Amino acid sequence: MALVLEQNHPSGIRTMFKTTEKGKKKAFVTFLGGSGDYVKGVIGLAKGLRKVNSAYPLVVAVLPDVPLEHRLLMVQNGCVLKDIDWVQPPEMDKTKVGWAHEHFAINYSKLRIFEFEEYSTMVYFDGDIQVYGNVDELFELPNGHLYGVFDCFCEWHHSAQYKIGYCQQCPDRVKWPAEMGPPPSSYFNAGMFVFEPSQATYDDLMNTIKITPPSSFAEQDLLNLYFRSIFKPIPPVYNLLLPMVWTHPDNVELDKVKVVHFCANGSKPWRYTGKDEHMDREDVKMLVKKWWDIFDDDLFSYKTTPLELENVGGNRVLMTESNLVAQELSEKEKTGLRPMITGVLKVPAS
Ligand SMILES: O=c1ccn([C@@H]2O[C@H](COP(=O)(O)OP(=O)(O)O[C@H]3O[C@H](CO)[C@H](O)[C@H](O)[C@H]3O)[C@@H](O)[C@H]2O)c(=O)[nH]1
Ligand SMILES: O[C@H]1[C@H](O)[C@@H](O)[C@H](O)[C@@H](O)[C@H]1O
Ligand SMILES: [Mn+2]
Repeated sequence: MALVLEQNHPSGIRTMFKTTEKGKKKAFVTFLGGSGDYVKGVIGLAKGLRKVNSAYPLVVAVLPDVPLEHRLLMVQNGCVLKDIDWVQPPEMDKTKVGWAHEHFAINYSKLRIFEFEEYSTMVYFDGDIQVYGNVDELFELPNGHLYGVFDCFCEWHHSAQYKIGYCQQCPDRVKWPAEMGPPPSSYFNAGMFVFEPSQATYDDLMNTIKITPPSSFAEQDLLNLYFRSIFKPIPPVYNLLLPMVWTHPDNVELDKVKVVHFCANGSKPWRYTGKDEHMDREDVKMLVKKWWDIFDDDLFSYKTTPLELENVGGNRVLMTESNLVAQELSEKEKTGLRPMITGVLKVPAS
């Protein structure tokens, strides 16, 4: 197993080891890009998984523009970082379509997680997701499928579904008119899904991007199209889309929910002001407060020193004392020099 230190990468910490071996490990995985505040979501999620005693680590697929400070914070909270490069979004004619949200263009890079072949099964969570119950059972689902939760169309303002009031969450409310062709096929929300990483699948996804016209929901549309034949729905408790509490209250069992997805406008807990539409609801306030309780609780922070970054081929790769590394890095940052990890040790696993 090669230990590779790419010291010249602009982000400072770069891929520290590479492996081409197919593995048997299992892990949660999330995705982070930019220097903004989504890192708070990732740290909240890491703490949440620890709070519910999950047996599996949280891998974070990080884009090159994630700053060093954020990388250290994630490592200090027990995350396993894996560097990824951008996936170029397809050319979109914005005069005709346009992304549902501008930032959806970067979400094509999320597809890199399919390359993490050292894991046999992964559970993907957006950074704006929190777990309120243990979901380790998702790793035991039979192989050969991609699992996810049905999306809700009630706030897809751009769509044909929205215009006629059709939603797969309550297909009997408005029947799909025959003159509009076959009804839309089942569609999962790509903020959460269970999958089997595979380089071949990733390569094929990249080829599919080239021949598929881009659409509003970016890689979420692509994933739905690509996996339509092996997609299997799982119960909504594994990805409660926040708008569901007002669009389909009858389909929501708040006391049973294990995973909450803060995807509604104004609902990201770390940006929440309560002023946006629906945000003054008591159920929303309760879920946001629960997120903060987890985020603020030191008990769920990772305490191990030195920091364990990854288990690689029977060796543990460790950094020296987290404080030392942090101080040393910030000194180097001040001088404008790109920091290197000077304290990477390779020691036999105990
Ligand atoms: O600046 C950003 C923006 C996004 N993200 C990451 O990308 C994820 C997806 O972004 P949002 O959570 O804001 O997106 P939504 O939940 O509104 O969107 C849904 O549709 C998207 C279509 O691109 C994706 O499929 C996404 O996973 C799915 O939940 C974030 O959670 C976060 O993990 C960042 O790291 N930095
Ligand atoms: O806010 C989210 C989101 O942006 C998703 O991409 C969409 O599929 C959901 O229905 C919506 O609630
Ligand atoms: Mn999200």
